[in-house]
Amino acid sequence: MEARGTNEHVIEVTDLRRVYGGGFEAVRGISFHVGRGEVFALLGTNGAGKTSTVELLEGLERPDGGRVRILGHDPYTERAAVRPRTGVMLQEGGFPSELSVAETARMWAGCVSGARPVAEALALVGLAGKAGVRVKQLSGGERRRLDLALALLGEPEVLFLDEPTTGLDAEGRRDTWDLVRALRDAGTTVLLTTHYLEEAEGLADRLAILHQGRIAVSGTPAEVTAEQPSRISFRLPDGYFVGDLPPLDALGVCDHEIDGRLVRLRTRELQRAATGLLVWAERAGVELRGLDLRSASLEEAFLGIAREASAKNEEVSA
Ligand SMILES: Nc1ncnc2c1ncn2[C@@H]1O[C@H](COP(=O)(O)OP(=O)(O)OP(=O)(O)O)[C@@H](O)[C@H]1O
Repeated sequence: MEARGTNEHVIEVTDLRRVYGGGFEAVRGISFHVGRGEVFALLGTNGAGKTSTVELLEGLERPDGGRVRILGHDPYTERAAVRPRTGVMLQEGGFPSELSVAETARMWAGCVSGARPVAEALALVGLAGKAGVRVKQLSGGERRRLDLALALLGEPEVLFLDEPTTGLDAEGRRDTWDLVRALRDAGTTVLLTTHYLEEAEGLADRLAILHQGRIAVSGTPAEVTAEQPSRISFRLPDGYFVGDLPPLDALGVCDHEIDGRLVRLRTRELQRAATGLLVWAERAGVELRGLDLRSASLEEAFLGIAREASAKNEEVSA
């Protein structure tokens, strides 16, 4: 699939490193780029280095190695050139909670040149009806929406969203996705971090999965999932054993496990494996109860990276 965006790299990250006091290397040389009008998702296990990376992109800290360019500028040393063109939604907003939603937005708008009307920003995130409510009375999900409204006030060309839908209910999450898509369609470049694989799969044009400070895999969601096997599971019909099934390697099955009478198969040829099993069942006159076919997914890629990592850790500690 062709990635969205133009050849212009709005975000360029090259061999980026971040080392915390005590010498802990949280970001260990990562490189990627994001084109104008693209949505790029950073995924990762807990502590993988997502927030540490995003803070460097936002210019909040100076990298310990490598370089970042946002709209062609260094976001740390050329903050004045970059900041007015970017919108940032941090994990913790931390507003004065006694102010109302509209007062908070107005205060924020005062710090932004060419801010869009406050009412418009609140309407974009579905908070128009809460303008007079004090921030401390908002629910967690509503605060998240307010964070997003503030990030949108300056009509940014580049938007950094750190876990934008954490704490939102299913409807709020979908509303946020629609909004991000609309912003992207209007040309905004979006970099987001998320723990929700479904969010990255549905929203991102390209993504990277970080693990222990490095990019373990990156590409379009289709490219990343294409490398993963699909899964089939079913219950063995009564009176049958695994040996009675058609030879699994002839079905393109790469591995399998049996749990009581439940059979789980992994294959890179879902249609061939499913057809082989169904034809066998039809001929034998039996039913494959609980039959479940799952295409390769981002979840599989993510779990694969976590599995590999824990196997390596076990090797090291053995
Ligand atoms: N100020 C700090 N000093 C020392 N270590 C830190 C500091 N901030 C973060 N770390 C460590 O750096 C690593 C990466 O943290 P980071 O917050 O970037 O991960 P993350 O991918 O955003 O994690 P999560 O998904 O849990 O939010 C973690 O091991 C964390 O403990």
